[in-house]
Amino acid sequence: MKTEQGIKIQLNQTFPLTIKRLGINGEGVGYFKKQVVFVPGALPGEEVVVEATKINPKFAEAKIKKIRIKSPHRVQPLCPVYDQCGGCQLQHLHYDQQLKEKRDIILQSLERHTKLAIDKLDIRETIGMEDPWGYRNKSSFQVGQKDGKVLAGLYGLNSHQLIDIDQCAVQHSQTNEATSKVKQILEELRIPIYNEKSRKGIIRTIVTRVGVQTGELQIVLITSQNEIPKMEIIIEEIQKRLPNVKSVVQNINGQKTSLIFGEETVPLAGEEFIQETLGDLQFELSARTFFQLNPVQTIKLYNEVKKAAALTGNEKVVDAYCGVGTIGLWLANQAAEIRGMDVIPESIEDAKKNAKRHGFTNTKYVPGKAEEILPKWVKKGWKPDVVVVDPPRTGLDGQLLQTILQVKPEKLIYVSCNPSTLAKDIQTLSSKYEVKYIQPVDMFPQTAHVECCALIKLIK
Ligand SMILES: C[S@@+](CC[C@H](N)C(=O)[O-])C[C@H]1O[C@@H](n2cnc3c(N)ncnc32)[C@H](O)[C@@H]1O
Repeated sequence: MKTEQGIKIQLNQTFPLTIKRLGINGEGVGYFKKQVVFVPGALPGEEVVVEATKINPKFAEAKIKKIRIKSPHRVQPLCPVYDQCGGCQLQHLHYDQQLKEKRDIILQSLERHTKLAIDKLDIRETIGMEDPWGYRNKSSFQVGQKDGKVLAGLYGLNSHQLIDIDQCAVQHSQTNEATSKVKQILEELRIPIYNEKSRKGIIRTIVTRVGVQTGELQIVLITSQNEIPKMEIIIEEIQKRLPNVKSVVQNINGQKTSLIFGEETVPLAGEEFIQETLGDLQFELSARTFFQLNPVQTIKLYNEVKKAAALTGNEKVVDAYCGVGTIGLWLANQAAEIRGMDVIPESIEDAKKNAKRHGFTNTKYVPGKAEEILPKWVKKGWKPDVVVVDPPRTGLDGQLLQTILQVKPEKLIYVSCNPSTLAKDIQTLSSKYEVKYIQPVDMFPQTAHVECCALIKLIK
């Protein structure tokens, strides 16, 4: 195949490669006669022999055939299904080096998507975890069936084969235990499992969430239809085998979709939510609401937001993409006013409750899109001094960026889970804003995900 540079790489061709860096998805990146080659599982500094598995117009993908020179940072992955499951991408890299590579991924993104002088930017060392395992407070495992056995796990890397995961190394032990026991119950009671192809069967996904500080557990059964056969027995067995369960909920998703949750949620037993504590704050979490997956690191991340905001008590602050209001409430006793918005109405209800239970009277939460709500507030004469944004991976909407450029708040604190969109948004803002520093915080050890808190200030 002829590429832009006129380089030919054939499918299945075998060739040697030096790995130069890690790509944004954790793959090794090398250059074969100037053509970019992505190699999952390869590490910077390694000399490998690879076989081309996919040819794209601008790059090739390849798999490792042989490692000729190993990285000194290569380690044995802990998880027995690491090679098959797509959940983690960096278990084979020593944790200290993972932290360095994550910082490097931010640098690469800024280099690619901005015109900034990268060497002059203050990109700080990644804040890591003391124990980078068992940190995830929530699991969403697809359910399947093979030879009468119920499976629950994730779809394999580049395949649609369900990998049965019993003890996920990055999941909190209570979520592992809960998934495994619910799976057992479904198997024993022969509850029909949903089949994606035939679109028959009922149980699609088991979602578990634990309040790491409170020990409270929520189980969500995602089903293709309203009726669940033997529902009372299922609930009884869940409560018997998992005494920490505070909430059992059903969510109905009859659509042919990759989205996990459907619109309708039905309480089955106990409360509709569980409680979780972060620092001095308590939160009620309902099934569909977003809550950071790594509570230990969330405290460090939110403290970074607090440090960057450096509030004096007089500022009007926007908590855009607020979820259940966590970041705003972290700042509320140092601000004149906090206003937050989120597209999930349940999150806004939870945010209001969370503000009320802590006695905050300087908060306001509105359901809807950040890009639509902020312009409305501004139109009514309300101008923020500090805007905190914590968008999904897609980054900030163009309309929100334009509003920020027009309204010119002094400070923008950008919490990002995607360095590419962060870099693109920084470039869009660069006519009026400058990056003071970027602080990476490792929210997802063993994976290639990179989270950071950027302090971006209005240029005077
Ligand atoms: C990364 S989460 C951050 C939540 C929260 N700041 C936290 O730390 O828990 C992103 C949130 O943005 C919300 N969201 C997605 N698109 C949105 C939009 N256009 N406007 C407002 N909220 C949005 C999602 O529902 C989700 O709660």
